[in-house]
Amino acid sequence: MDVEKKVLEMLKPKREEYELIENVYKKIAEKIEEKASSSGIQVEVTLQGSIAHDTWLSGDRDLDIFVLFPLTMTLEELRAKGFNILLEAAKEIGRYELRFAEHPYVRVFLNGVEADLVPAFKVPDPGKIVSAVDRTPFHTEYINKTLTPEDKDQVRLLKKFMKTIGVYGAELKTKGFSGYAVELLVAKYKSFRKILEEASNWEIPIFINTLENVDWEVFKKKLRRKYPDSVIYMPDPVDPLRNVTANVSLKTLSTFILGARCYLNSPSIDFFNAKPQPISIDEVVKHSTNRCLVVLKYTLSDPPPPDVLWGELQRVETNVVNLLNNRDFEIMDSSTWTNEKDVAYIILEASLCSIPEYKLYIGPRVTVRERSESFISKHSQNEYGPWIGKDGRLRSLRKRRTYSIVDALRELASEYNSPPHLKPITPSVSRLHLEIAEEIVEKGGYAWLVEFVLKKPSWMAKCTG
Ligand SMILES: Nc1ccn([C@@H]2O[C@H](COP(=O)(O)OP(=O)(O)OP(=O)(O)O)[C@@H](O)[C@H]2O)c(=O)n1
Ligand SMILES: [Mg+2]
Repeated sequence: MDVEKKVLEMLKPKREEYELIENVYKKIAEKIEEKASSSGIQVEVTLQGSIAHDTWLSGDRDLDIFVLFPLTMTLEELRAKGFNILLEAAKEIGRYELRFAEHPYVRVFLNGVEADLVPAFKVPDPGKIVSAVDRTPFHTEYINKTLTPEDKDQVRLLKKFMKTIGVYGAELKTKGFSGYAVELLVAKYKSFRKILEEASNWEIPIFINTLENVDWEVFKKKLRRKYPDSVIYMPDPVDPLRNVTANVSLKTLSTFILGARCYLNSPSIDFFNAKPQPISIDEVVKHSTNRCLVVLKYTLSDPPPPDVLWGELQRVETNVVNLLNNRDFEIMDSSTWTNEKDVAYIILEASLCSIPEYKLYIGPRVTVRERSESFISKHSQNEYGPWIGKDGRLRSLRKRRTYSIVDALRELASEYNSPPHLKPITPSVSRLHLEIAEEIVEKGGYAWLVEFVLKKPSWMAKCTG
């Protein structure tokens, strides 16, 4: 408990931070209102997300500003005219970027604060939403009526814990828990401790009832039908058929479950404080001697939005692993990382970087007449055989076209099925070596590389003692 008290002191935003945020918000809101009224459109500027819920962490400087437009506009008008108002405001506020997820928005920077300006519709109830962002004001209303100030501190603890073990964030990069998912867990179980106790006993898939007055067994079936691949189900109280944790992956959920058990066994500040593992890049590379670590590097010229990019990379990673498996390389682990700007990497670990030059084919017994004849003719051009083994089966040895994994990857490059944004560029392929490791570090991928090579997240040390 002491640990949590201490941590909470660090996590609660200071008064100056509240003031800074408040000031920035006011300036931005005024500018947007000015631009809207001069184009004759009635808008409501609202603060949403963790700032509005008061569940943000000290040091975070992200404002979610949702600008609500009347339903008399069409979605096209919202995304053109509405968006344009925000853009015009942003231009007069400071540095800005155009962003989009499934919906366009503007990110603007002012006094060290980052604010997302999101155009949305003002809808009377969550059943009438036009796009997903219209749901957000209802989340804010729900959280503020449900969580007490003490609950909100528990949210901060859980968010920070999840960030440290790498399971916070619903984006494809993490496939973890969104801020709203954390808030709903606290709404249900009240304390950080209780949530970890629950999680340490979760089975997969796990269903968490966040609803009142439903026949839960029936409802579970509905959720499962709508989200057949989810590993954790938590209906959104403002829109019950939506699974808030739909994007949580099996790896992320497993990490959370084990992390919860480890923390309960030996609570420590290390679970709230992501420390880079103390290892030099030279040593990391030394760990790769006598192992087969291979890096594929993509140079990006015009990267798409992060979620699109990560999705594409993860798909390529899966394809690459499958293609290598089909070629008899045993892939023990693989991972993807990108700085979302100019470079992306896929790293693989195979049990062997070179497989035998000759592949053994085992055929039928000679008594199975037709199949043995076809085996003989199919393998007649092989370097060795056919011969008959002690088991009475036909055998043959054929020379492989490639037996080094690097050659195989170069040869297969055209078959990775690289999606649009990676397509024009074939990756460069090499075994992990100092220069490429240094480059990955320089691009910001140190933690990713170290974890992949050492194969043990830093918090795991607390589990094994
Ligand atoms: N996968 C997501 C992402 C966002 N939202 C909505 O968008 C708001 C803001 O999203 P975001 O900034 O990602 O989360 P926060 O709750 O603000 O948490 P954080 O402290 O990490 O910013 C959330 O409250 C939620 O209503 C959502 O419903 N589902
Ligand atoms: Mg936010």
